Amino acid sequence: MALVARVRALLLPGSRLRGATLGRAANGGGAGARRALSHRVLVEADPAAGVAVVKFRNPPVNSLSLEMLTELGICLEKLENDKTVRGIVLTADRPGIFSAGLDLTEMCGRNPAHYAEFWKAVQELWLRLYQSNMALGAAINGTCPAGGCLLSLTCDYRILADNPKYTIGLNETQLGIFAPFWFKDTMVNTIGHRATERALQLGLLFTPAEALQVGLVDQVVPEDQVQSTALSVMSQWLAIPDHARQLTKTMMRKATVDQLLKHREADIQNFVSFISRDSIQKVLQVYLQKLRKKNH
Ligand SMILES: CCCCCC/C=C/CC(=O)SCCNC(=O)CCNC(=O)[C@H](O)C(C)(C)COP(=O)(O)OP(=O)(O)OC[C@H]1O[C@@H](n2cnc3c(N)ncnc32)[C@H](O)[C@@H]1OP(=O)(O)O
Repeated sequence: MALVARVRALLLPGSRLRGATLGRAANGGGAGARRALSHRVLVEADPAAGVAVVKFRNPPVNSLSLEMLTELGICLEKLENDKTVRGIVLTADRPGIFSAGLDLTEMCGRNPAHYAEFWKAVQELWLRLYQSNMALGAAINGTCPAGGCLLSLTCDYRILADNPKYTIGLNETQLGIFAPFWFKDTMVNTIGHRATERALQLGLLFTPAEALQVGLVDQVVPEDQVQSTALSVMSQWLAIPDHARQLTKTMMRKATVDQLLKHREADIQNFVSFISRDSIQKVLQVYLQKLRKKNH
């Protein structure tokens, strides 16, 4: 289902998005104005600085479910059309978990049409973020595996909280699945081929010190300074004339984007046939059960 159709579905009676404030809040904005764009994504815009802070709030772990992907996509589209916004900082509404990555329940026990719809939504969000004309920063205030790491890698820079409990990486192989080529390319573009090969094969989750060393993040700062640092770094990016920064960003990312655009349909089919395998379903179920068992 395309983004527009998914939005319509979300707005149907009974949907949790129905009735959410999708525009500017009644207070009309202003510096530091808080705008609730949906249930799962909060936006705090500072028009004077030209920056919006986009906060994930999809408890318990900010997983990227189909609804979360859709709401995030709507939110980003709105911000892209807002002339007062030139930069976005992505972060979690509450410290602890930036995002647990793709929602595993979307990839378990569903039918092929659902897998295709889900994967298309993952592709759409990546394309929107990776091609964004805005300057994007990640204020990583929590643990950041797999799809969570991918989100941060679409940004122009990453600031990670200095907490050894917070790890970051593409750990898919540890689950018995693997990162598709465009996840891999996004990481190669950040830390290089050799470091990516090692990280992906071993499914490494890096501590803050390791992530800094390998170049997965640009700065590690005390936990209470993640957002303020991300905002102050943003002002450096916004000091560059937009057109010059945007042309350079497009030049750097075009080849990677074109690969997915060229193989988009095949990539969906590949995902559907891989994830539908009995053996893959089994490993994902076991992984999910292990996560759930901790709590029961
Ligand atoms: C052709 C290519 C095919 C493959 C491509 C597929 C690519 C996939 C990329 C991905 O993103 S896969 C997801 C990978 N994510 C993870 O491995 C993280 C898993 N989660 C955790 O490690 C932990 O939950 C945490 C994030 C460290 C948080 O730990 P905490 O102790 O705070 O919370 P939990 O008790 O573990 O979890 C609470 C609750 O949430 C459920 N949950 C956790 N992660 C997910 C998830 N990714 N999707 C869905 N649900 C998740 C967990 O089961 C718990 O549920 P309940 O017990 O409350 O029912």
